[in-house]
Amino acid sequence: MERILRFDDVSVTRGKKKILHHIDWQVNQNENWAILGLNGAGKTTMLKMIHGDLWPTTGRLEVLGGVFGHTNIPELKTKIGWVSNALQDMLHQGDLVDFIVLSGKFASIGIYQQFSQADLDEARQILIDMGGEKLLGKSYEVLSQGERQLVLIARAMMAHPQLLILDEPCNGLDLFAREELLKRVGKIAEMPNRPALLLVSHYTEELLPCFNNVLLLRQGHIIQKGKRADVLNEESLTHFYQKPIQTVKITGNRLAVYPK
Ligand SMILES: Nc1ncnc2c1ncn2[C@@H]1O[C@H](COP(=O)(O)OP(=O)(O)OP(=O)(O)O)[C@@H](O)[C@H]1O
Repeated sequence: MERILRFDDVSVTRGKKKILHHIDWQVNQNENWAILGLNGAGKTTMLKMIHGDLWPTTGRLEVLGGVFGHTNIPELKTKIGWVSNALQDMLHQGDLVDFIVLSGKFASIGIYQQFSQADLDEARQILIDMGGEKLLGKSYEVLSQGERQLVLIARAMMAHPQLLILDEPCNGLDLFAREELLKRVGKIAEMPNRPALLLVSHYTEELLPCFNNVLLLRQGHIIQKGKRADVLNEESLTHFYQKPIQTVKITGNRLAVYPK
């Protein structure tokens, strides 16, 4: 079984604040993980580390076979697809959608490298395959939030990533745009050469069944991690949130959670 990433006793301290405490976690190729945690739990910090934007203060981190401190980070980044609101803000808003998708090949903001017509055709085909044909030729700044997220996922897929990180991808989407986007994520999970998926979300109902593993993070500590059924249930989640909750099974084998 090929390993996608592994945290061994990883801690992160910024100034006087310890943000992550002794994280032990492994993701294998056949797994898709969702990370749940309240605001400030340390989710973004974990993702930033995996993406090579931040290093552990102590401990060992291995991502796609490379151990931090001994691996080429820019090269690592080209194997990881990254979708987040922070990335949306960094993109050049006036760029054409076609070129934003293409830039995923180079893990760059904008295009500064030589590319071929075949590269551009591939970028366009990826967006078409994701249901975004009508977005081709449009300027990124005129797109809706749902359309922007679709473009970012297509951009991430352009690099044929081994790992696709989705950091709160449904933020700002209306009910129907959210379902549409989740459907696309579900399709990626079924692709033959699919990347391992890593989703951060505040809402359990966004955890499609393809997210077969779940990690619960509270104040920088892993409270529970493991198989979906063992984690996504009322008992575990009540313990995790430390508040009374009710869970509701919703269509598509998903679970919604509400405060009681
Ligand atoms: N550079 C930094 N210096 C000091 N504290 C930091 C720094 N970066 C993050 N933190 C703190 O670390 C904690 C975890 O932050 P992080 O952004 O990882 O949480 P999160 O789980 O992603 O939260 P959210 O759901 O709100 O996005 C927060 O309390 C945050 O204020």
